[in-house]
Amino acid sequence: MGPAAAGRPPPGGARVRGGGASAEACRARCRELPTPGHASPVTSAVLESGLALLAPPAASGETFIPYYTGRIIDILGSRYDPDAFATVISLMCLVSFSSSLAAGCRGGLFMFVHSRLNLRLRRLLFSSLVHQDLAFFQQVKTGDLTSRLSKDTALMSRLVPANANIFLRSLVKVLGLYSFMLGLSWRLTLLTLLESPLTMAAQKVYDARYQAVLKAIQDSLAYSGEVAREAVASVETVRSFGTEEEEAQRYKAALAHTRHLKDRRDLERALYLLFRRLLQLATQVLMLYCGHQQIQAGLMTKGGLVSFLLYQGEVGQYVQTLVYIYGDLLSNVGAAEKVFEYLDRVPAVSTDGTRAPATLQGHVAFRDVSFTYPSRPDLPVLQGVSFELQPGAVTALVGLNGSGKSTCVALLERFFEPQAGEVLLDGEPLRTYDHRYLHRQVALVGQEPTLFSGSVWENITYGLEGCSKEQVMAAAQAAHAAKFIATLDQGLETEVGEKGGQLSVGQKQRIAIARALIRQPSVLILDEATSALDVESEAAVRAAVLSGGARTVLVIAHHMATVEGADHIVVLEGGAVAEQGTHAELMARRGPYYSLVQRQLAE
Ligand SMILES: Nc1ncnc2c1ncn2[C@@H]1O[C@H](COP(=O)(O)OP(=O)(O)OP(=O)(O)O)[C@@H](O)[C@H]1O
Repeated sequence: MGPAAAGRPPPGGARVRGGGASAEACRARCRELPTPGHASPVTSAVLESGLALLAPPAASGETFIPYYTGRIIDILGSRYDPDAFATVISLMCLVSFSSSLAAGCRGGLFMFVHSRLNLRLRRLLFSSLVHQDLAFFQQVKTGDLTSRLSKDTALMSRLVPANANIFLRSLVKVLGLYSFMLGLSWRLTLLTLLESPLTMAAQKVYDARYQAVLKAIQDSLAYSGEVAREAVASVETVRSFGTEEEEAQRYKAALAHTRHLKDRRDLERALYLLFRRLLQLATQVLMLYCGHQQIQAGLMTKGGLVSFLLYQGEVGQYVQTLVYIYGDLLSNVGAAEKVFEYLDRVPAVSTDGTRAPATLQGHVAFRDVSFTYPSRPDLPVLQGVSFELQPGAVTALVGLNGSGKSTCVALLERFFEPQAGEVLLDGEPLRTYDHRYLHRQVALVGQEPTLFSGSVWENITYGLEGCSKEQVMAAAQAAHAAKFIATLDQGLETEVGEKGGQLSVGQKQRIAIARALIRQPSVLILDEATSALDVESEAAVRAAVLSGGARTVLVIAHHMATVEGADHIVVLEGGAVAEQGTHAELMARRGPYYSLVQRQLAE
């Protein structure tokens, strides 16, 4: 029975990657909550229409306030009419109340839409990222990716609803304010229009500069994040080379660069705002002068001028806002572009195969495979490589450092696609197999096994559900890990720490081997997987794992004892197959393999 089929819950209750009671509580809460961002189209439509419907009443109500203010001044300035005064005050209160209510609801809805959009974007982006091919991760820095995932998605999700919200509100306001102003004095209204082109020109210049500096700040933040992450992740190397001070200086320099850019951004903003204020002031002075003349000529009341000035102050703000939204769109377009680029990126290695046969023999064939890494296209790593892995047999891949052994493994794991030739599994190209099926059938234990924070149990059953304790223990036994697991405080429940940092390298390797074995793969790849094991453990793992049975095994090892015992040996030299055969055949041939063995014996 396969692990997935076993329905027994694991002992010790639910397990958490990340460890600890708080992580457990967090996971429990996550299970209870609906998956973020799964708003139905109907819900989204209702939310968006709510935003659209609430914007006009909220904004248009506010446009009446200056009008009523002017009316009150006129009433107070002429013969006092208590009825007219009470009517105007009541109307003003009614309009204020309803517009505040609509504005409050609109603001609340906006926050709601914003947070949903943010979660949805992050979920989609992360999903797109984890499906990318390995070449992508080798070319793009981690800091860059995490910055896109946190800052840029936040920017984007703010951008869309915020702009829709502000744009609608500003548009309604501008139209409402201008119609009141035209009603009060068309001459003064024409005068106010002089201000807008100048403001727009200044805004255009400012926006272009702002966009450039914002992009530089984003890059600079991503870089400083990368510097910190790199130093923390490689703290052992930093410590052993005594380069703490250099790392601290590197981070300081990165922060200083960001601060310099932010200072520039703030200074330019201050200058721009100063220019705008001066322009507003000049227009207001002109307006007062012309208004005074209109009152003298009897074309306007005093209250009318006050209303007009209030309108003019407001309309300027809203025209600015409309222009600003355009600028904001432009300035955030860089962030959005990157997010969309990652969202739309189609992985170079496709995962849309469908083949998932009920039984698999585990016959692997490399047919004339040539390959270069995308990051170094000028350096051919494999050239016309052909060899086979027979079902149930152990094949050893040997060669000097850099001869291409791990690259063959990477191709068999479909981390990359060869530029020429094919890798076949049971006679069919690897790309035609279903992604999950393939990785269940072809299991890899790499040179530097990566564990996740969480318990030993979680690490062994990684990616599987419903494994029984017997299965986990059997895998641990075969990987010669059961003994040391039993000595841990909480056995299988023991937390291994971030990247398995609380375990020794040999222990990590054994857990990684157990993780591969529990899948009962048809093809097992061990790439220097036992390099850190002591003699006793290695012999035990070799006996359990390399005995093969029904399983095809590909092993890469510098230890000749492991290689000698293999059924077939393939020798790689400079990315090509130099020779292949059994240990005895190759030794008798006295070729490259013989030299390798002699060299090792001499060491
Ligand atoms: N991600 C990569 N990007 C670019 N070049 C790479 C990458 N990985 C490996 N190479 C290059 O490909 C060549 C073969 O490397 P590979 O790791 O396959 O050798 P190997 O035989 O497994 O070596 P070792 O015994 O040291 O593990 C080397 O020249 C190496 O520099």
